[in-house]
Amino acid sequence: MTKTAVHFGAGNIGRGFIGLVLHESGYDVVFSDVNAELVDALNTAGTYEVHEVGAEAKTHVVDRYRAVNSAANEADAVAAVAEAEIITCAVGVGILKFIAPVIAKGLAARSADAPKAVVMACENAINATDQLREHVLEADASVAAKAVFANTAVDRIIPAVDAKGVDVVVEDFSEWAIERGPFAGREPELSGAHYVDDLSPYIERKLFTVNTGHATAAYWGHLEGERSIASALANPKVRAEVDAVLAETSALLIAKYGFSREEHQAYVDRTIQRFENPELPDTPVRIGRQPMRKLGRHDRFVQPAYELAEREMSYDALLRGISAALRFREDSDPQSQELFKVLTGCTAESVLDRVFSIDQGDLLYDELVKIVLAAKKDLV
Ligand SMILES: NC(=O)c1ccc[n+]([C@@H]2O[C@H](COP(=O)([O-])OP(=O)(O)OC[C@H]3O[C@@H](n4cnc5c(N)ncnc54)[C@H](O)[C@@H]3O)[C@@H](O)[C@H]2O)c1
Ligand SMILES: O=P(O)(O)OC[C@@H](O)[C@@H](O)[C@H](O)[C@H](O)CO
Repeated sequence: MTKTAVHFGAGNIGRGFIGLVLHESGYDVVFSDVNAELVDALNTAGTYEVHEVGAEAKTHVVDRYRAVNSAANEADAVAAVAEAEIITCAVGVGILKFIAPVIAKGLAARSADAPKAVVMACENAINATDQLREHVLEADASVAAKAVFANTAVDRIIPAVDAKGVDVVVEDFSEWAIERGPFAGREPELSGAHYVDDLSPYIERKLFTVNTGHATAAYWGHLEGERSIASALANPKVRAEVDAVLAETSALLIAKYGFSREEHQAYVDRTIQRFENPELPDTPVRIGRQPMRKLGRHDRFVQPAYELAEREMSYDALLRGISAALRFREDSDPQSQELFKVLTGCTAESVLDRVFSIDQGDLLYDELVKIVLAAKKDLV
């Protein structure tokens, strides 16, 4: 019998990882996106290729998919959700609220005796599926019993590729960890994904190593004029900042989760090797994208700095990373423009509220005010 999955967001990770895993696990995939050109290109192509680069390089061909435009034809996406066994997304955490009503309508349209659908958000954020679930239930609380919602941690570096093409270039490494609990023993078999009892160590290790290290390389690399992440890592000044930031997050993760030093160091070393992959055409502009999201209270800089401060451990390199992020000026990135406007047009107190969501009296407040004032001075 045909198994189907709907994946929202046919972008880099959607095509290069989640769509590929679903395809290789025997699902017919419906990609739902709002980019009409991409939807048309996917439907016209009928197949696309995922090119892995690195030591284990190989090419995968994905077929048995179709794409729908959920902006122009929402009903197509709703109908696909109503029939699907699995619903995933990789749209960006800020977009979850926009796809949630479509998912809610699709779940509402499922027949009462259909097995529960599995819903999993694959975004770079802690417990993104919980956020999606809240938005879905805000749209229609009655669908709660029609789906199993499971948090996940996804890891595969996938640079942006030629906007006109549908093929993707990906690194040969990948990890998809999914929390087991919500499935009550009925987790679907997904080749290339693994189930874990407690997702927190996996998502935090990933976010505060891969994404904190990546963002540090991007923001310092961008200031140094580096055009690729691999060249940023080869720049001694950038490399020193990446090493320093990862020493801090490593200390936190080891203290918090009890990873052995050797095991964690191996994870860090492999992460650096992944950043250094010369065949991966990745840039500080992609990695630094949406700096205001990345400076959020629970994201890759402030959350670990906050937890280190609570433990009275060092977080100086994280603060330096924050100051580099505040100086990320990139014409192609609307959030970088907005950040500039906020920094130049608002008081430091207002920046703390609008960018970091940190109130007066909170840990880090005074230090962040100083960093913001210094950035304001530099930018005017
Ligand atoms: N690229 C990576 O290396 C990588 C790795 C792990 C996780 N992620 C995470 O995956 C998510 C997507 O990242 P990406 O690199 O694939 O970005 P991307 O920009 O390539 O893809 C996002 C896609 O979502 C689509 N989209 C936007 N609004 C939508 C809507 N309302 N409905 C349906 N589709 C919509 C966009 O048109 C785009 O095609 C982010 O949360 C990112 O942090 C990315
Ligand atoms: O996707 P973002 O914007 O949260 O972060 C940029 C990169 O660090 C990220 O996409 C990584 O490539 C990815 O998280 C690796 O698994």
